[in-house]
Amino acid sequence: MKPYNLEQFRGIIIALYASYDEQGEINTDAVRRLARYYASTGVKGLYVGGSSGEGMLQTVEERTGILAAVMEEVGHELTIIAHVGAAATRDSVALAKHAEEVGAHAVSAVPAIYYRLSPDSVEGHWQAIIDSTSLPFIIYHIPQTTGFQLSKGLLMKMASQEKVIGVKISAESTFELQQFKAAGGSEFLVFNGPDEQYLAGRSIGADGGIGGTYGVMPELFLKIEQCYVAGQMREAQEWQFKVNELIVQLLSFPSLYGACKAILKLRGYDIGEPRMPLLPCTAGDQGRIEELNTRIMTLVKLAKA
Ligand SMILES: CC(=O)N[C@@H]([C@@H](O)[C@H](O)[C@H](O)CO)[C@@H](O)CC(=O)C(=O)O
Repeated sequence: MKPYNLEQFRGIIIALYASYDEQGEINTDAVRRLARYYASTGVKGLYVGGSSGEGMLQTVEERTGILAAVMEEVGHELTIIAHVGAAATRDSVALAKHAEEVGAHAVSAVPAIYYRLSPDSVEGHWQAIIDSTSLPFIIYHIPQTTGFQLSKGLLMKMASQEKVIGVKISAESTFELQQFKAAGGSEFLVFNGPDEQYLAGRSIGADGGIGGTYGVMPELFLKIEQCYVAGQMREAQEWQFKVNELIVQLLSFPSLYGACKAILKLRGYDIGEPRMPLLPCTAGDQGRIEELNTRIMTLVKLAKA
């Protein structure tokens, strides 16, 4: 039996966007404001420094600064998972140790990036992170960006350790998700990654989801979850379809994160622009951003009615 409270990880976990100031430097005040807003929505937690958090575009020092700000602001209210993935194992270990120091609830990591790594190498990387703290560990499987295809064999080997409590699967195959859930066993958590498939992921075994687009519409994912738990599958499906139309729109901008940041800015959360090479929205996109924000807010009202 895993010696952790797994309940605290089940549900909607927002992959937190990075917050920058006008010069492109980390803006911890904006980090705090955004985290505070999310704490008021009823979500379960935050995933800090992942893809949406642009962790791979930041220094170790910047990443620790963001996590510390999140922990101080909402660490006692929300479950905080610190993504510590990096190109170098020693950086991931430093980030994991810091996450434990500031009281994060778990650490998570992609395979080390850039080099084409063997399964043994990825295992060694993850093991070094796991051994460096007493925190639970969540594997982050996102083969479309890392190029590493996690096998069921390696997953099972990792899952057999007490500290390895789950996998966040951003691959688009819900079959793979179900297979990982079956391989990991009942005590092993599986987090749905593709927001477009939140309901499909839940239906086939996911314990919850970690997603980037949740950040501009947490209420709508909470609605899908609420309908799913109540057994109202038709309604849950209708909400997922509405959300998917919004995601298609979000994906039509120069970058997804640029679009999400532009939307949050309209709502009074100025978290800057994504870091290069990720593209920001342009002045020419503003009209469509405003329209999309209005559509989201209309649906949020409906979901809450
Ligand atoms: C490839 C990718 O970035 N996937 C996202 C999704 O939230 C994704 O943005 C969404 O499904 C829209 O396609 C998440 O799985 C990743 C994530 O939440 C994170 O680490 O920030």
